[in-house]
Amino acid sequence: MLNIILHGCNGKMGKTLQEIISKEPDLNILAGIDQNISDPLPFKLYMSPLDCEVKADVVIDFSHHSAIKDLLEYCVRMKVPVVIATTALGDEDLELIQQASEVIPIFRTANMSIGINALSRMLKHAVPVFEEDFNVEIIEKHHHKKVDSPSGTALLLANSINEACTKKKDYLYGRHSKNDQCKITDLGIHAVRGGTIPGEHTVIFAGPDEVIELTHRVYSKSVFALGALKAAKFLVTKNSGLYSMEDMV
Ligand SMILES: NC(=O)c1ccc[n+]([C@@H]2O[C@H](COP(=O)([O-])OP(=O)(O)OC[C@H]3O[C@@H](n4cnc5c(N)ncnc54)[C@H](O)[C@@H]3O)[C@@H](O)[C@H]2O)c1
Ligand SMILES: O=C(O)C1=N[C@H](C(=O)O)CCC1
Repeated sequence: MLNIILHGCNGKMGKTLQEIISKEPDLNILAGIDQNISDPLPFKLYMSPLDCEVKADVVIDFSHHSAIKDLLEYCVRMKVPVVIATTALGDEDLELIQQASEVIPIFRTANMSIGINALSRMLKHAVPVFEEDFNVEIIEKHHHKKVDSPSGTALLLANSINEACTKKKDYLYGRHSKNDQCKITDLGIHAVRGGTIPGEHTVIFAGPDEVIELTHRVYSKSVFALGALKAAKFLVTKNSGLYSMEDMV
């Protein structure tokens, strides 16, 4: 039996995880953490990781970047591995994650799907072919309730491209008020919000008279929830360290 604490249990991803876990006999939600108190839940709810007195086998986090410091403090104090799916983490948050991973196992990715991991690998191979003559742009589309932009995944894909480039790219977040031609070193990142789109990312390589578009589309949030559960099972077998999809897939 894998005992899980859900951080952000009352959010959209937290609820998706609750539904999936309730149907899995070998998974149990020991407690939830959320600053948003909701209807009664079939497990104990804490408003902050700092209040949480129980220890699980693993914590799964889909919450908000502002919560990451307290979450890491709890996980390090309790020596609990943590799967971090929350996006919009700043440099300071990433440094805290790095430090905590010296004590506990941490899995972090901005996208829990297999497809984005595969796309990220494809991009690294594609860059040498396109780098000289093709402009690169990323368009991401998400539901109207998403609070951060651009998506963590768009940045993940941009970083995969940039790592493979000999001449590093400058990220442009939209082109509003930019009255200039597009440079070959520009990498435009554009966010679209609307409806219930669970997640879509398109990478465009646009060259002289030809265009390639690579699109990854998610049709349900359960893709991310199942990926996070897979990561949790993977993580509980590991020693301290920082792990990502590349370690698991
Ligand atoms: N890595 C992935 O594959 C992946 C997939 C989907 C979503 N996400 C990310 O996960 C996060 C959550 O997504 P969501 O759609 O569930 O959002 P949401 O807004 O529906 O849910 C977030 C939940 O976290 C809670 N929360 C916020 N601040 C908190 C705090 N300080 N302490 C405790 N709880 C707090 C909120 O009350 C809310 O219930 C976002 O950053 C999103 O980008 C990542
Ligand atoms: O729904 C969200 O919010 C998502 N966030 C992640 C991101 O920012 O990349 C992954 C896709 C869904």
